[in-house]
Formats: sequence, C-alpha cells, structure tokens
Amino acid sequence: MTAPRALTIAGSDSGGGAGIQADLKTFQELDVFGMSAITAVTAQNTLGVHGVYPMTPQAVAAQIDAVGQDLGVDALKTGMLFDAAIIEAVAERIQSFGWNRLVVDPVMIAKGGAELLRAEAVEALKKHLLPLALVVTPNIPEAEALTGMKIATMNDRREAARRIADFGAAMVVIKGGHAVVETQKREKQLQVVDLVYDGSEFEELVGERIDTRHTHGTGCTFSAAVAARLAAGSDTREAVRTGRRFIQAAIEGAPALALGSGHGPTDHAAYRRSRKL
Ligand SMILES: Nc1ncnc2c1ncn2[C@@H]1O[C@H](COP(=O)(O)OP(=O)(O)O)[C@@H](O)[C@H]1O
Ligand SMILES: Cc1ncc(COP(=O)(O)OP(=O)(O)O)c(N)n1
Repeated sequence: MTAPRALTIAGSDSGGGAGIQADLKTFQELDVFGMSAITAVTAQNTLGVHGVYPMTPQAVAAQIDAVGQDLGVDALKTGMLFDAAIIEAVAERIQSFGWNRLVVDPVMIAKGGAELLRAEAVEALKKHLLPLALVVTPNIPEAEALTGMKIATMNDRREAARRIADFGAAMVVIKGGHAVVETQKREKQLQVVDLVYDGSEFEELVGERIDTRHTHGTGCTFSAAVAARLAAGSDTREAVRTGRRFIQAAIEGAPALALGSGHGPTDHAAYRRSRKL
C-alpha cells in the first residue's frame, strides 16, 4: 500500500520556522510523506523577512505537475502564494488533477509586517482558490481582509466565518491567536479559541494560551498538520482537532528551543514526543 502523501504549495522560509520548511517537518512528524512546490523564496529569520523572491507561475505549475504526474497527492495545503498569477496557476492545476482534500492557509502578512500576498491578490484568492478548499484557516486579520469586516467579538467571528463559507470553502477555521480585543480588560489572556464552522454548526476549540513570543510559523504548522491528517484519511473535523493539538504542543515546546533573537520557531517534534510519554 502507498504511504500517505501530502503536498505543500508555499514559500520557503530560510529560517526554518514557517513556510515550506515548517510544513515538511510537520508532515514528517505525522508520518506522512511530504512534497513541495515553492512559490517564492524568502530570506527570513526570527527578526523578520529580509527579502522576497517569487517564482514564475510556470515554475510553480511545473513543480505541481512533476509531483502530481508521478508520486501522487492524497491531500495538499497552500500557504504563501504571493500574487494573483500564481494563485490562478495553482487553482488551475489543482482542478486539473481533481484534488479535493485541500487546506488553504490564506497567508497575507508575516507577523513582522512583511507582505507575503500582494493586496490586489485577495480577490483572486476568493474567486479561484476558496471554492476548491475543504478547509480554509484564516487568522483574524486575514478573515478581516477576506470579508471586509472588523472582527472584535466572537459574534463578529461567527459572521465572518459565514461570509467566508459563502466563497465556497467547506469548512472555515478562524484562528484565535490574534484575538486580543474581547479579553482586553483582563491582564493576561488565559485561552486561545479557534472557531470552526462547517456551513451549519459552530465549534470552539479552546486551548491554553501560552505566554511566549516564540510563535513564528504557527499558522503554517497548524494548517500543515490538518493537511497531514487529511492525507492519512482522517475526516475533516478530526484533522482540525489534531492540528490544534499539534500546534499547542509545538508552542509549548518553543521556548526550550531558544532559537534566534526575535520571534523564535515552534518545536515541530513536541507533539510526537508528548505521545511517547
Ligand atoms: N499563544 C498561543 N498559545 C496557544 N496557541 C496559540 C497561541 N498563539 C497562536 N496559537 C494557535 O496557533 C494557531 C495559529 O494561530 P494564529 O496566531 O491566529 O495564526 P497565524 O500564525 O496564521 O497568525 C492557532 O491554532 C492558534 O490557536
Ligand atoms: C515563507 C513564509 N510563509 C508563511 C509565513 C507566515 O507564517 P505564519 O505561520 O502565518 O506566521 P508568522 O511566521 O508570520 O509568524 C512566513 N512567515 N513565511
């Protein structure tokens, strides 16, 4: 029997905490064979993004074709796509291969503020990619950009999830890492809540909020874990729940890595280690 296979279509992070590097580590940790199509190379470390060097849409499509025509793909995710031409090429290849276990992480801006998706490409994302998605995983600023809404409360988040589902994604997960407004009266936030919407029901995945600056690549890692579980045959809801457990362990383990002098990477091996205890 063939090993489960997952493809990431995303940018390269030279620092190893986000992008393709985070995705491949996560696939490996979850016993899934990882493959990649690189959309852009970034010169990046824990202090920020120092350069962005995009590939041509043709080069991205050629990588996808090479993988799809030979190795095969059970599930895939997209991350940094950079511009509308790359988005269109990626969507066209996904449709042509008929891949439907697709996780779209609508990466837009890095935590340090660097633009990883051109502002004018948000429309292309909505039009070409979201209709193909089994799961879409915006953080709060990304959900605001997709919907044009300001998100301050959990009700706002539910409304944003409904609007994003209307673009065609089967399941929407609005991640709560950036949610500070609702709890600003408390000195410290104790929880992080990811809101899951399947087109009819809402579920809140509640976790302990880890007080750390080492959260570089959390969104990439979470969506890669979801894609890995989908590749292994999980249903969508189980895949999202495992993704949440995976990123929680990775963030808990991040301070011990003690890498870099800025926003350090998470520990991609922590989930596997925790399961051996
Ligand atoms: N401080 C934290 N403690 C625990 N989980 C977190 C923390 N920050 C983010 N997460 C989790 O990491 C994942 C990514 O969240 P978020 O930071 O919102 O996205 P992004 O990395 O795309 O900006 C989500 O599952 C979120 O719940
Ligand atoms: C190459 C590349 N892709 C995506 C990101 C964004 O990663 P994300 O997990 O959303 O969070 P931060 O890394 O921005 O903290 C990236 N930085 N680089």
